[in-house]
Amino acid sequence: MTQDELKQAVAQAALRQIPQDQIIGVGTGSTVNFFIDALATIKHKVRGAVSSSERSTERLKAHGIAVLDLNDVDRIPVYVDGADEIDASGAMIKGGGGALTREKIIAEAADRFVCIVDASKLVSTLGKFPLPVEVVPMARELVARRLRALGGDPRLRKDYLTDNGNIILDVHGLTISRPRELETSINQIPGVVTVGLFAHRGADVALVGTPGGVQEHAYL
Ligand SMILES: O=C[C@H](O)[C@H](O)[C@H](O)COP(=O)(O)O
Repeated sequence: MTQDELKQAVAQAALRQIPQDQIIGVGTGSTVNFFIDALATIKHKVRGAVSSSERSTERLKAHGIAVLDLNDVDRIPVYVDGADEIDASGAMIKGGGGALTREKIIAEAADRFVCIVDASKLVSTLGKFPLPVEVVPMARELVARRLRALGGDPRLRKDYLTDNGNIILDVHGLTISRPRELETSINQIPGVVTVGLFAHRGADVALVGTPGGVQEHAYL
């Protein structure tokens, strides 16, 4: 199976996690694109979606799925999103596609985080994938210095601004043995909008695409 076929399989499997007549949280990325296409086949069963990026919003609307403002929504029973890496506790690195801030907001608002990944995203220790950090532009060098002090090698994502008008520093060279602690430390740096470590609010369940079928991993 190709990687795209594995992504498609988990996207399809995620439909079983979608409750009837509710608002669904929708992430961003190539795996989520397959999920949005799958969601379109049951769109009459959902009330609409809260979206984590302009790209996902566009795709949802193209399928005729209503996109709501988070401020107008009381409850999101399920948030479906991909990840760049996920460890055995359900902690993740996210933001390879730059949507980390809105993703973290919706993940926090949702009752349940369903992570959809192919098996290449499973890791024992997070950090091989460069950790994205969204930063207010004027704080770039200050934040970069603090990230170096934490042992990382931050590199500016070239020619890129987030949907919120900020820059991203991709931090290479980290071995993240304590994801919660590192998430807290990076959050403390003035100028950091969001760190792409999702450890305090990790996944509740991961659907993992493998050549042998979709595996379900539940986390405490
Ligand atoms: O900003 C992007 C998101 O965090 C994605 O969930 C992550 O990058 C994984 O994307 P993909 O499904 O394309 O591998």
